[in-house]
Amino acid sequence: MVKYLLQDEAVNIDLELFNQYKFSVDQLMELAGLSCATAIAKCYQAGPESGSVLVCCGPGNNGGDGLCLAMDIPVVEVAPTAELLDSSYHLVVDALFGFSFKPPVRPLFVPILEAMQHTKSPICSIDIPSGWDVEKGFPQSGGIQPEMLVSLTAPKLCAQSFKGKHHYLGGRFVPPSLQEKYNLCLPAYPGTDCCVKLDK
Ligand SMILES: NC(=O)C1=CN([C@@H]2O[C@H](COP(=O)(O)OP(=O)(O)OC[C@H]3O[C@@H](n4cnc5c(N)ncnc54)[C@H](O)[C@@H]3O)[C@@H](O)[C@H]2O)[C@H](O)CC1
Ligand SMILES: [K+]
Repeated sequence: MVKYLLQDEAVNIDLELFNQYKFSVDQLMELAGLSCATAIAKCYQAGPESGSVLVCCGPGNNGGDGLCLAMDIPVVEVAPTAELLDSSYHLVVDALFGFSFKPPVRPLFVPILEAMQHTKSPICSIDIPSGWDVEKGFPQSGGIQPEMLVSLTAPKLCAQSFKGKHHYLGGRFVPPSLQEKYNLCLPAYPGTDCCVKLDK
């Protein structure tokens, strides 16, 4: 069975990828972003008729994964309300916070998280549903409920409380020796795919 990582393990694996295996941050981010875009395209129709996608990017590398998806894509300067998300976006990509998030959410990010909490548009979270504790999962005070989660490298403990429709694993860049060291038990990626659907 695939292993669910503690916050410290996720941080340490990340450090080893950089220090031991000499990946650069932009290499990993581009690969992570490609995995996320590919998984999203498998689950949600792309094309002008299907509506717009809003990618919400935070201040860390999780936000960087979101920015990888931007190719001449307009930037929205003001955080949208839940009503605007409902009316203008058929999918919201949550790239606000990843495995370094420590609750509680700082005030600057409360409005966008509240909008995401109340929108009827589906949300796809990258690596961690933003605002969730990386290990404990859904916050007692309420939080977003993504329809899709793309875990990167290996799922984190909070993914055990994910109740959405689609759970994918992406980031096919973990060397076998690192997988063994942390007993990751990752599923096989099909063929040359950069993401794999995880069982419920
Ligand atoms: N090895 C991998 O698996 C890779 C993962 N990637 C992605 O990177 C993130 C982890 O990135 P990191 O920069 O360490 O952390 P975050 O994105 O979570 O952002 C930290 C950022 O957020 C601020 N912050 C923390 N807590 C709060 C709070 N309560 N309120 C407001 N702001 C907060 C903090 O100050 C920092 O500025 C991982 O999840 C993957 O998505 C890489 O892309 C590739 C390799
Ligand atoms: K996220």
